[in-house]
Amino acid sequence: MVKKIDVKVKVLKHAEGIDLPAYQTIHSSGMDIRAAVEKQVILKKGEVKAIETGLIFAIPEGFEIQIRPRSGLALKHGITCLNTPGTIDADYRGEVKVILANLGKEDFVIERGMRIAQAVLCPVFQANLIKVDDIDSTERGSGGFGSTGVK
Ligand SMILES: O=c1ccn([C@H]2C[C@H](O)[C@@H](COP(=O)(O)OP(=O)(O)OP(=O)(O)O)O2)c(=O)[nH]1
Ligand SMILES: [Mg+2]
Repeated sequence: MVKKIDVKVKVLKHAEGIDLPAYQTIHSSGMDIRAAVEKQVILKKGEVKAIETGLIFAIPEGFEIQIRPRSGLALKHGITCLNTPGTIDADYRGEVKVILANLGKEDFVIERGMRIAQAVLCPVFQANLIKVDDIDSTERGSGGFGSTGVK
């Protein structure tokens, strides 16, 4: 059973008539979110644009929403969220925008109401930093960035 958490959403005027974000299957992680552009917007190849969603969320404390790309758009058209996963903070009360980048070979047309990304509700833990003089040693140590090899 998927646990449901109430999230309030306000729909701005320019998004009226566009479907609310929705889970496409019963166990989907993300709700697909739609572009609230006027008619259509062209995202030229190599271009980055913040696309309006017309949505303001009031996310409960202790949660965030991550804005993630859709794999179909990425694979077929090279369309991704530049800052993936985008972070929507629980205390943000502005319009959610999706920062789309066109890494494909062609210009891409974003139509009004198109499902451009997905929003995933996630729990948040904040770190309580404890400053120390000595840090414990581990097997990995300072190895990183490919230190374990490929195969
Ligand atoms: O893809 C995104 C990412 C962020 N935001 C909004 C919600 C988020 O709560 C706020 C700040 O995002 P972030 O912390 O990623 O940006 P920043 O550059 O650190 O801005 P700030 O100084 O306002 O935190 O911007 C979006 O609408 N879409
Ligand atoms: Mg920030």
